[in-house]
Amino acid sequence: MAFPSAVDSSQELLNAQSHVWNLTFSFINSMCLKSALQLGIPDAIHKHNKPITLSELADALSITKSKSHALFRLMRVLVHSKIFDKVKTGEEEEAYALTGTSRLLLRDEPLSFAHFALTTTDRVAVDTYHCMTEWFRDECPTPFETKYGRDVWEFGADDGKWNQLFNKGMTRDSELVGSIFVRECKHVFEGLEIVVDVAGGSGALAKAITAAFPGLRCVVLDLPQVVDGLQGSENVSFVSGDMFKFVPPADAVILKWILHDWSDEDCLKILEKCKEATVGGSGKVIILDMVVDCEKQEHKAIETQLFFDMAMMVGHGGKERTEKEWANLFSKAGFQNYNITPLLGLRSVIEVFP
Ligand SMILES: C[S@@+](CC[C@H](N)C(=O)[O-])C[C@H]1O[C@@H](n2cnc3c(N)ncnc32)[C@H](O)[C@@H]1O
Ligand SMILES: O=c1cc(-c2ccc(O)cc2)oc2c(O)c(O)ccc12
Repeated sequence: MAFPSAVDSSQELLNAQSHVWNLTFSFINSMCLKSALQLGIPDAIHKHNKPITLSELADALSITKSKSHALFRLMRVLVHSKIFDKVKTGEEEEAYALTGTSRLLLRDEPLSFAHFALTTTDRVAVDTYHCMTEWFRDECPTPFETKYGRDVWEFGADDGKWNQLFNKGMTRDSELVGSIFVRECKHVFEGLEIVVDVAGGSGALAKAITAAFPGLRCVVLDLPQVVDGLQGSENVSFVSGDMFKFVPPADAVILKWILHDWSDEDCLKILEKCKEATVGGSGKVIILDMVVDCEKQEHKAIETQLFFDMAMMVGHGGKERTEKEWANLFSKAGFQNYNITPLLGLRSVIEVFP
């Protein structure tokens, strides 16, 4: 049998085959992670207070006895992907321990990442990636619409379970980012009395900001299915509405994980409303989003950015932007200046000035 000309040795053929196998199976990593979270494995290990053996883990999870061996195989993949550690106990028996990654996946920890991971691996989202090819050939704006016939926000208004899951994932992310934002970026809030968190979800970021700066008031604007029925406080109030139509007046407007959900055209409309809201256009806009840089960053970070960019394309018709793309957007929206402060990993705080 003749090999393709690009593959000229058995070793190269094996490497290429292994690479293709791993790529085609890489969804297994995310499905194993999802199953671990749904079974409650990180919490069970944490609750055990010391490394846990396979049989102790099987008991703690109340799984069907005959499936203990399957649990061993699931744990083997998760250890390989460094979600858990395998350690030797005194009796030569092996046991599983948490790693830095799985500590981030404990459900009830204040900065848990578990809900976010459950959102991104949920069937509602995963099924939309299956529609990419169909979408390339149809006239729908996003694969999400190819799959469900409406956009993700309309879908959320109809499907309470997805709406709750998505909002919970976002809330947990905002708690994590919010705690770092208020600690590392105090200068951003200097001189501000009232800020609007546009499309601010259930108010987690607003709560972090007002707790750190008690003199500040924060208005959270979001869709009715997100904010209706939420209880405000002395410093945080909720407004239900459409950011394309009206943004309440403020000294500054915050957009966390909003603009990456939208096309340049829609971003310009949102930025225009934000500009009008900031005391007649003299206040600033504070954006928390990624600044893509595929040249300076390392391979793993680039992969994260590319995955997020795909998620934005598939779920929303949005995109992750380079500094040049951000600068273009700000200039088109009539802003004069901007300042980027790296915040957490790949995300930055971008202050945009009129
Ligand atoms: C990706 S989430 C980010 C939520 C929040 N900023 C955070 O980072 O946790 C996007 C938010 O935009 C809201 N949203 C979408 N379209 C909107 C609109 N037209 N007006 C106001 N909010 C909107 C959604 O309900 C959702 O809460
Ligand atoms: O990580 C995500 C994923 C989504 C997403 C992907 C695919 C879908 O069909 C729906 C939603 O949306 C996100 C999002 O809006 C965001 O601001 C951050 C992260 C993600």
